[in-house]
Amino acid sequence: MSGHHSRSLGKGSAAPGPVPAGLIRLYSMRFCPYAQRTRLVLLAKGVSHEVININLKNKPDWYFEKNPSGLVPVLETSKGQLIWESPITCEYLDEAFPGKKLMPSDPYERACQKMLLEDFSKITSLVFKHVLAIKDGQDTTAVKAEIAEKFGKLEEVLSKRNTLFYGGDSISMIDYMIWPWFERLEPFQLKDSLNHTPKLQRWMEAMKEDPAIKATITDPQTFKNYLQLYLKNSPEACDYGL
Ligand SMILES: N[C@@H](CCC(=O)N[C@@H](CSCC(=O)c1ccc([N+](=O)[O-])cc1)C(=O)NCC(=O)O)C(=O)O
Repeated sequence: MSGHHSRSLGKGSAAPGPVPAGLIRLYSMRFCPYAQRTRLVLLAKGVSHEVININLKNKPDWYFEKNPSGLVPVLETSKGQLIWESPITCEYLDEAFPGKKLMPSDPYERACQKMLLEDFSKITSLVFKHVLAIKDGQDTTAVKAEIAEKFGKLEEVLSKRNTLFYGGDSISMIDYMIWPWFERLEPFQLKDSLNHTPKLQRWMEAMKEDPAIKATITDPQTFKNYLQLYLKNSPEACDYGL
């Protein structure tokens, strides 16, 4: 299980060969929150895998044969099957591999996780909007208020369920799906959006104890430095710190 921290492949690099039997391959980028979802599920389930990082600011031509949209994450199996879109990669791993099931077996509970995830996509776009507003020196008051309002809704979910995690008292798929954005609140200057959500804060502390979370955590300063390069479209962004 290597490669999470390897240098990325960029334009002109040779395409990797077929995936060895007994392994699954993830095309990733070290700082991507979507690819982190898939990395978390691979680690949580103990799936034997390799990681190939892609230079998203200088993509190899062959990468579009793996995913026509050119986005990470993508999974590739030893049969040459390709799977993209982070929630789909995670559900695939949960279904295709043995070990702890991260999705609940109850159909209503599964629906709840999917509804929460759908709603969470609004938060990811607001977070990105906030990042861009800071970069452009714009006033962030309105977008910050919108984010705090959404976090208030997430707080209510925990209050109503009265559980530590979003799917119950142990970690499940939805927790891993939303975590990457919480890890980035500090470097994205959004930490104070959690001031009025004590249950969400408690959830974050509990998440930090999980071995898969621990294995993928990045310090805030590294994220900040990466983000600066990424927003300048620097081809060095994806390999920052290596
Ligand atoms: N639905 C897809 C979305 C996947 C996606 O968009 N991936 C980005 C990589 S993530 C880019 C990134 O590092 C970043 C930086 C800052 C922020 N933010 O400020 O919020 C968010 C993400 C990408 O490949 N991009 C390649 C490309 O755009 O060509 C899924 O669920 O799989």
